[in-house]
Amino acid sequence: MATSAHEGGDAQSMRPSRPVSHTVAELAALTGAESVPARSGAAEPVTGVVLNSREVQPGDLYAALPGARVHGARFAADAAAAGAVAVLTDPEGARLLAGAGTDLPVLVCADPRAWVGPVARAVYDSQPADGSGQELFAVTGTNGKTTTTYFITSVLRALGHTTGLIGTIEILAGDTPIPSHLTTPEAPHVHSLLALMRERGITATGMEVSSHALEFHRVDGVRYDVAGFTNLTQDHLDLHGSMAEYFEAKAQLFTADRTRRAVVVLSEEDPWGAAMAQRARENLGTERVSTVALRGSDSGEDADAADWTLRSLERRGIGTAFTLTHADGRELRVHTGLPGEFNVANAALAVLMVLDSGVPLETLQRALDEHDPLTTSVPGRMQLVGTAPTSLVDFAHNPDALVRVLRSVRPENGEGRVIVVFGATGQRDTTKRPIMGRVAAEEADVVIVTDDDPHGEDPGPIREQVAAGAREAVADGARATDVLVVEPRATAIHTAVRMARPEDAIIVAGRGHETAQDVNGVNVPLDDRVELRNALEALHAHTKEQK
Ligand SMILES: CC(=O)N[C@H]1[C@@H](OP(=O)(O)OP(=O)(O)OC[C@H]2O[C@@H](n3ccc(=O)[nH]c3=O)[C@H](O)[C@@H]2O)O[C@H](CO)[C@@H](O)[C@@H]1O[C@H](C)C(=O)N[C@@H](C)C(=O)N[C@H](CCC(=O)O)C(=O)O
Ligand SMILES: Nc1ncnc2c1ncn2[C@@H]1O[C@H](COP(=O)(O)OP(=O)(O)OP(=O)(O)O)[C@@H](O)[C@H]1O
Repeated sequence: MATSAHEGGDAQSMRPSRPVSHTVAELAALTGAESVPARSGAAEPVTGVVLNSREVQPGDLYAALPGARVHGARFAADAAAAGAVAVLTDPEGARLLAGAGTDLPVLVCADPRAWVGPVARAVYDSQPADGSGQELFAVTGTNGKTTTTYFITSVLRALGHTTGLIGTIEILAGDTPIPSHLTTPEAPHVHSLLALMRERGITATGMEVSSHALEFHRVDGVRYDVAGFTNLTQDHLDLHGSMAEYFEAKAQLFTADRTRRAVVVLSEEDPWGAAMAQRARENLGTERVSTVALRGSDSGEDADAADWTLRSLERRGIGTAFTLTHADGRELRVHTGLPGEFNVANAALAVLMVLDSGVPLETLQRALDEHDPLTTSVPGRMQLVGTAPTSLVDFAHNPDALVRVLRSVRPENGEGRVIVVFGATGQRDTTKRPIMGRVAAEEADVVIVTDDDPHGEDPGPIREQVAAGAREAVADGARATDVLVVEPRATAIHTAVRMARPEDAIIVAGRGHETAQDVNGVNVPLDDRVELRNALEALHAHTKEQK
């Protein structure tokens, strides 16, 4: 999965045309900055906020933050040269700046990263106190954030809203999509985008909130109308260390200063959902939290305890129709056009989040009926590229997602094999590699291990760690009998297609919508959908020739 570092190229397109200016002195008072050792400029108006010196425009405040690689204060001179009017930093940054000869006012806080959001909120007036901003929906969880935000915006559009979107695939804040480099942008971008959206008449926005975003204060100063939780399974342990800490990072979204209400998915397979619902109730009050139970929806503890349960699931086309039933007898009929049982969970969460924002149930039902089915495609998420063999590209890049995707593509009649092509990213959670190999061998018939984004790591050992997990599972009697290691990725995709019979299903997992592989910081063009389509066309041309 490529999450290329932001280079500031799109920053301009995220800014509103009319920021509200605050003076440096006002922002110093807001942050409670320990000192403003300004040699000049305390009365200067601040019209923008940036975290990266390369994005500075005249009138900006540059937040010089300590980083993993370097302290941002090292770039303060560049920021000043580009027209920054003030610097926000920590004591270490202030020390570095003292010797650097910049004469900008410096706001010094113990934890400046935590102030970037509130300062950006003030400067851009991203959520006016009079409530004239858009309705805001946040989705967090290991898997399903992107899909759920697409579902949410579909429902909102069906209700007549002009919608915005902030997430992994793209940012929609008007007619032209803005490329997305992070699941959740940095705080200055989040606030400038919210202001831009308001300026452009967007009335409701769905937004993904990653655990990185919560840990790195990217959504500080934002208040959501409804926050939703999809699930918590293994990923990102390189950042969080343990599942308990990963949970705590996500739980930060479910506090009264961040959201008015919450909707939480409960599943027998994911104990973190019940824990999150409990945490949300403690923080927001029971009446502001709704839950929906997935598995065991007709029986079992979760279902009994949940507000909403799923009933009457029925395959319709490649999607699913189902009914959401409340303990008090209310019902909502939903039809999602996306395949996979997990997309029922995502669609249910989306619909309930919109309901809980205050839309009358009858109005919502009418909108769902008039726009049936709800969302038929999300780029790179269970995206159907060809049939016979059924060929899909998906973004599953952690063990739980891989299991669910492989289960959902298994042909119902039991005929046909499942062939999976996937790899693991370099320089990210290494513990998930053999687990992904194992689950792939348990759920698929043919496992083809290849490269994902190696980033700066040698791809050979990554492939071997994934393959080792798969081979171990095969030795334990897993479903798969073949574990192939094939590189480069395009060749692996062509190999899968050549091996497939018409009744088989091929799933190319892990990179979804992405169009380039990050190899040592270089973007190498590669689109799984294009490769898969090309391979299928070659196969079909060959089959025709032989007839
Ligand atoms: C691991 C991580 O999240 N790192 C974040 C961190 O970077 P860092 O500490 O390494 O920063 P650094 O390179 O040492 O630089 C220090 C400071 O100097 C600044 N700088 C640096 C160079 C320069 O020329 N000018 C300049 O001003 C930087 O903006 C930074 O503020 O602080 C930076 C801003 O302060 C973030 O942009 C950066 O996110 C990077 C880009 C990233 O790729 N993060 C990924 C892992 C991420 O956040 N992913 C999540 C989850 C996705 C998922 O769910 O799968 C996401 O939301 O996308
Ligand atoms: N509710 C779910 N439960 C488990 N797996 C899911 C769920 N929804 C989607 N997936 C799987 O996870 C993959 C990623 O889905 P999606 O992009 O919606 O999630 P995400 O949380 O936004 O991921 P990321 O943060 O990595 O972008 C999908 O391609 C699918 O394989």
